[in-house]
Amino acid sequence: MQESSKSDSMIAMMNINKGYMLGEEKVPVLHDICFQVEKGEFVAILGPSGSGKTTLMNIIGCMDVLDEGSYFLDGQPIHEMPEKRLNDVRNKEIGFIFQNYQLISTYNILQNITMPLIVRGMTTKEAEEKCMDTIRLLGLDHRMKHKPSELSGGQKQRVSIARALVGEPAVLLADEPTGALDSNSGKDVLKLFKDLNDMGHTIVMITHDLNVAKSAGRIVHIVDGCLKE
Ligand SMILES: Nc1ncnc2c1ncn2[C@@H]1O[C@H](COP(=O)(O)OP(=O)(O)OP(=O)(O)O)[C@@H](O)[C@H]1O
Repeated sequence: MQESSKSDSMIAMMNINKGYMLGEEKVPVLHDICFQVEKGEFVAILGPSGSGKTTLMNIIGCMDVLDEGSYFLDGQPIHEMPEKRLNDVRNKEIGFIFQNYQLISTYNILQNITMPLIVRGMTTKEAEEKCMDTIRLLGLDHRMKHKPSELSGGQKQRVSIARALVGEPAVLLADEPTGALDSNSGKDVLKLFKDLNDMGHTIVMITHDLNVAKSAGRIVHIVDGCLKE
């Protein structure tokens, strides 16, 4: 990979290796992964159970560190960063969307969506103002005072997408985002990803389901820790 493509790409991973210690021995999980995502792309990482999807997602999302290789996120050398800088990058540059939504059950919808901005130091009023466009975009304006338990699965996932978007991350990173949804709600969420991608958002989605992966602009396959286009 050339130096220029490293900095122009949103994600540029070269020869990533990662393993886990099992007793005294390291068991390799990711093998020489090279993965590139351009700004504004929507890419699905498709693979069966145990293929290394979560391990790769944790590295992309700066939740875990690689053993060998290089990783540039929006031109920043993640592989060289100390833990504290990694926390900053994770909080600012990655918008996480999980299969089980990970909403705070005691907070209402508005509090869940504003939470990342308040953690960054905004006042409640500033955060609420900043979130309003996203809340309207996702059709959640009539639900702001509801608790997560009062919403359907599809609505909960929209809240988690809104929460991911308000921090204006470089990448939306979705882990099996339709895994807990019925097929119609799943289709709605995938259509929403498509719309967000059309607006310019860069999206990486992890899934084991080919039909889900087909919504992305590009599919890469992960098999036994190796990546194939
Ligand atoms: N913390 C860990 N310690 C040891 N081995 C691990 C750890 N996390 C994952 N593994 C192993 O690494 C391999 C890949 O796991 P990973 O969770 O990345 O796969 P996956 O594709 O996300 O699977 P699934 O779809 O079932 O979640 C598996 O063999 C798993 O047992």
